[in-house]
Amino acid sequence: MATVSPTPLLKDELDIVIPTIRNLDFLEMWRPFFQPYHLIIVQDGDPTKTIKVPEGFDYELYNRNDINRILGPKASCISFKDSACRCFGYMVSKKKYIYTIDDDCFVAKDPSGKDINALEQHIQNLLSPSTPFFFNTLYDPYRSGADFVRGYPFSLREGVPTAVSHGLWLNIPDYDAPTQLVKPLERNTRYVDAIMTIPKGTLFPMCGMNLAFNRELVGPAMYFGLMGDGQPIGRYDDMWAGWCTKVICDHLGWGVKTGLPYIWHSKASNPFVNLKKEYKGIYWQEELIPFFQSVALPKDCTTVQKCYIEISKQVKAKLGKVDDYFNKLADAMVTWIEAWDELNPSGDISAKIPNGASK
Ligand SMILES: O=c1ccn([C@@H]2O[C@H](COP(=O)(O)OP(=O)(O)O[C@H]3O[C@@H](CO)[C@H](O)[C@H]3O)[C@@H](O)[C@H]2O)c(=O)[nH]1
Ligand SMILES: [Mn+2]
Repeated sequence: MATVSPTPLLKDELDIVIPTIRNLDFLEMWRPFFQPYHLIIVQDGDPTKTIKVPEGFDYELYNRNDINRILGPKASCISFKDSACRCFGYMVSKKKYIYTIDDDCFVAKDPSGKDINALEQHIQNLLSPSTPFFFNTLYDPYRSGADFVRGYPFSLREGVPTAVSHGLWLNIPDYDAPTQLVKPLERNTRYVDAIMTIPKGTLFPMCGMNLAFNRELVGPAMYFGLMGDGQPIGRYDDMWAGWCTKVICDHLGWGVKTGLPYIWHSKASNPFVNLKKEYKGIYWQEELIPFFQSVALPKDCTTVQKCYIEISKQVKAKLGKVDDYFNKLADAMVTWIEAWDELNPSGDISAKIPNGASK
């Protein structure tokens, strides 16, 4: 009897978004896991360069000319010459879920030596609930072989929808430039077999290298900001998106998980180039974190778009005095939402805010 391989989970409900400036040979290693899925490739840099995609993948590719053609003047909100451009892929996708991965991230092996299907694990993370309101000390209670521990309130065991699944990296860890400079040879060899919900009210440094999210829930919040060419900052694209998204998830009662799956991050980008990109962010973030910790979203912010516009207003009011960059970023946040709604006219995603979720 011929064995029929099971249809890959969310095969027609998930897009894989890859920002790139190079040929995509790395896909060969991911072929067994990625081939059934549709890819959205966002080509950064010189649009006249041809990006080679291995045979057999179903994809759409957008370069800067395409972004300008599709968004017109609103293309100003999409970064150029920075991996932040990847968020254009989230906007043009029509799928419920997104997985985004860098082109220097490869298939890692678990301690038993088995190839890790990172996409499958992210999908499991997204399809199982999160527990932001009360911390389960035995980690993810919904994994087989685990459960809620004694003292965990039964009224909270249903959990909440998971909006984000944040994966990690073996080999080259996602360190900032100063840490990279101090520890050039450090490699992450520690495989921690855990998935945790990041508690409500706690921010985290979201890395865009190995990230999945429910686009229908938080897509409009996943704007990767104004980075790269012509901007005073870089490598804070995913951080900005993560802070905005976490504040909105806390308000709307959705969960963010971090931990498994791991990918193998193969290339350390140049620490001196990174330092140049990051240095303003390294001192600005000492003001940004208290700002995000203090963001209060009114009860009538019942959709991601309304929350996001409210945050952009508070960015302008409170961070505009830190640097004029934040005035431009606040405006770009509004442009992003306008562009999102133009390309996705299905309207705002309203959330039924569970009691106890909003501040
Ligand atoms: O100008 C550019 C540079 C790169 N890309 C594509 O973006 C990703 C990441 O590039 P790379 O692996 O070289 O850089 P990292 O420092 O490892 O990136 C991580 O740090 C953060 C950057 O904000 C983010 O968390 C990770 O992306 C690759 O796919 C490059 O091809 C680009 O599009 N434009
Ligand atoms: Mn990299």
